[in-house]
Amino acid sequence: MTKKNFKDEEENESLLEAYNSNSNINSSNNKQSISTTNRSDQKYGINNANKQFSLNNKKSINGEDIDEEELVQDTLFFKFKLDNKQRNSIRLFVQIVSLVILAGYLISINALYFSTSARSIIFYPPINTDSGSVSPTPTPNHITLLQTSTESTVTTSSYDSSEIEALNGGTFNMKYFFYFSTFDILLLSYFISLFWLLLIFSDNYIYHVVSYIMTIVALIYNVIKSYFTITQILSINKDIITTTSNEIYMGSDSYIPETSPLLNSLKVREMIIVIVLVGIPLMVLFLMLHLITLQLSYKKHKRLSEKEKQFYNQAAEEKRLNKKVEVKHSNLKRLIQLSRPELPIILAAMVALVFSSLTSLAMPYFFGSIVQVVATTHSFNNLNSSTLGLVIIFVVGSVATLVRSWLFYLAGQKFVARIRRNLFSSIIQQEIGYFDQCRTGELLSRLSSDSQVIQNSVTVNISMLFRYSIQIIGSIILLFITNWRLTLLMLGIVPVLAISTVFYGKKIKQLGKQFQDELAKSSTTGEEVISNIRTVRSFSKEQKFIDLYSKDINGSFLIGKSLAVATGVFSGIVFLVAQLAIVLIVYVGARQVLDGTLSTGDLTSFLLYTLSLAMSLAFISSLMTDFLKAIGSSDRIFEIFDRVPAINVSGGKQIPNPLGEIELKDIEFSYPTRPNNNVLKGLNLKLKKGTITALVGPSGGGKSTVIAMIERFYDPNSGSITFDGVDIKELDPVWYRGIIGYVSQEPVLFAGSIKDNITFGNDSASMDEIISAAEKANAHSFIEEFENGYDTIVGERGVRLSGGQKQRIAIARAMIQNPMILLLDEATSALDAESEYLVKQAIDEIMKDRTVVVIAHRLSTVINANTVVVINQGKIEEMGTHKELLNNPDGTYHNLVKRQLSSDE
Ligand SMILES: Nc1ncnc2c1ncn2[C@@H]1O[C@H](COP(=O)(O)OP(=O)(O)OP(=O)(O)O)[C@@H](O)[C@H]1O
Repeated sequence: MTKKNFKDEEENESLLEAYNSNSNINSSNNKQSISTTNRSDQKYGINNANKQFSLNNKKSINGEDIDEEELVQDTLFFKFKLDNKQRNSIRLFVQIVSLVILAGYLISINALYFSTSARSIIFYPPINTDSGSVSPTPTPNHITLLQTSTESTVTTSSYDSSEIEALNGGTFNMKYFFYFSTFDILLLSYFISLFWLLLIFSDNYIYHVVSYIMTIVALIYNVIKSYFTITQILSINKDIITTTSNEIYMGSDSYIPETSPLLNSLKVREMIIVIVLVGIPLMVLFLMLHLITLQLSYKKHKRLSEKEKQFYNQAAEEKRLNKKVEVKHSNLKRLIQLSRPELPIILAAMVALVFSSLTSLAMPYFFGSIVQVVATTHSFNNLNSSTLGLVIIFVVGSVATLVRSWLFYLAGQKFVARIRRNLFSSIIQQEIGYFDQCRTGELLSRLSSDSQVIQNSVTVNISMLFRYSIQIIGSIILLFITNWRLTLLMLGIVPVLAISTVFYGKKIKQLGKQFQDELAKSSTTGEEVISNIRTVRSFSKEQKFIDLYSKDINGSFLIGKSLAVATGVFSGIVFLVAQLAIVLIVYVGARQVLDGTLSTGDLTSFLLYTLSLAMSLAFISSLMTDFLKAIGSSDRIFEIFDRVPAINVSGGKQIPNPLGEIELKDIEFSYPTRPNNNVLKGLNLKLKKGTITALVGPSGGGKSTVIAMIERFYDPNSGSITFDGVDIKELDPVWYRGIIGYVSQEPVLFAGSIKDNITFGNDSASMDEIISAAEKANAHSFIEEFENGYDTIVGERGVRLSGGQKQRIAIARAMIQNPMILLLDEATSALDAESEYLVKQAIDEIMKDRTVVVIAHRLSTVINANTVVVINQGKIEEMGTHKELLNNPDGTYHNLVKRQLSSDE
């Protein structure tokens, strides 16, 4: 798993390298080519999700399969050079040895601590209850945590043994604690293990530095503590005089009570020394070992930041070219930033959450007191007041829970609605080339399921995280207060939990992302089939697509299966550990009750707190998988958020009184999806104001591509397109497209009414204008015949209308826009004679007094054109009037016309 993690990051690194070498190569070409073909790659160095694209670049740059990663070498100690494989082997070695050290440290500390009576030296020594004495005699050094006071200790002879135990457990003496208690060393070992886990399993430089510093701090603490502990214990050893039958302590340290095991047992003193010393060599060893990984991670960090710097320089260049550049933050931070508008609601919900959590924490206490009443005092008054307390707690808790759930849910709904809006707006603003690469279903899946996953994580899961965190911290504190020994025993299991969480968390994250990807694939198939159901039906391909969809679903099912196993194992381990902890507690606690050192009520409270702690830990661990899933989803969503459209949808110059002349100069162009296939090869074309230019030529020659270039659906690889002498890249696309009308070969209508579809070209058009446009497009009379007239719903993509009707509505839609320039792709689909005639008339009407470019399929259109342009294989082969071109019997045009005439016959 760790290896995989390294591999991912290594890949990222190599992608960044690939990107940079790509830009270096391209920079020797012209700048434009960099900005158009490589813009989308730029973020790939820091964005994991788009590796594929960048990898392709890497190959195409080098022209051969060179793995650049291998070429990056680090020097490590004495200029010993390392390549990637060597680095990985060293890391693996360090990881394994570190794990052994970590395990050794935890096992030895726990074993030493719990197997000796040194563990009883914590806050203050236990009292020898057998002798009936309640020493120690209070000294000025005593700090009382519970209600212990001089008076109370004097009267404790009437306490039962469990109460005396509780009192002693709560007494704290600073000097005694610092010199002799090894409890802090035990806690330090747990604390430092968490940082070591970070060091072992992560390759992140910051984590390395933080963990390294924390280990040094821990080491310094341990060394100082050892020094004091050893000198103090040696002085005790010196002051103990062994007589023939006894040991007598002659020291004057008033803070060590006579009953302390320190004075009674040499073995205890030795064990304390061993416990405080054991961690020091291990920490030193760990630090030395991790000098290597620290150095490696630093070098990697440096390499990456240098490349990032190059990336930002490139980004600055982009900015100068008027491109928006966004810097990607870490996903979690961004998610939190995105939920900022909901902060007031979330904060209010948090307040309710604190209340509801506190009431949950109070419940075991009240249950415990009820059990204690039943077991000891048998007082109805006490029972009533405890029960009343419980009822009040329940009521307050329920109200707080209600408010908490409502507010978190509300915040979640608001958040997801905004994410969807933003995501949709990011998608829709991408350039047309982006949609050539993406499948609709995949984008839709990001809009629906990915944003849903994020909603849960940012609201419901965060709420749960806080709730369970409060419960865990509160339970641990209350457990310590109730019985610290049992609590320590239980907490020994925590590191095991932490390790299992780290291991499985990563696996689940990977699987979660793969699962979403596969699911998106099947939605894509589903969407495609359903939207093209007519074609599927006419070819009777239902079964084929059912099989295809089943295959896709099977892909996600297989990953879902692994996910189920991983989640199951993960939850199972957490559950097992938690349950074992409970069994252990019940056993040890029950023994203490039988010994008379713990009251029944306290055991009940303790068990309930343990149960609450175990449940909270289990829930929190399952939350982690949800968070990891959300990070997978947010990867995909931010990928879109961060994508800078190659062509902006708005912003730029407007020309006050445009003439309407367009010129294409030396246009070279290839589609982004097929960069090696040059579709336009040095094309030059001038469209004069008020003229009709007919584009003709063999299929696939590049006619529609010319129209797409004029619309600025794509930018050329080289050359320029000017409008009234201004490069169209400098023009405001909204303004520019506003003066262009476009009627495509197969016009697509939207699912609203006829009126909605016509006004699509001009939102503010009046009813008179709509009717006038429809009349000119020869559409008015058939619209009038519909029962609902202009309010007739046309169905999805205009499915309820005939081909000729759709075309005429599309012409009306363009007409109402009153465009200065008209781009027209004549329909090739055969219409009946009547429709054909009506559509033709509409087209003739719309072409009047405009600059028109028409992809002509009918001879009549060509004959009327001022210029006929023959485009073949991306080049202009012939240009002139119909007559001129016809006079060249060897020309492509002559042959085209001949062929059309013969087919008409
Ligand atoms: N979105 C696209 N992505 C990749 N290649 C494309 C795309 N659209 C067109 N092409 C390719 O570009 C070339 C020119 O296509 P274009 O549609 O411009 O030809 P055309 O002359 O309009 O053909 P037709 O008369 O058949 O419509 C063809 O080889 C085609 O395969």
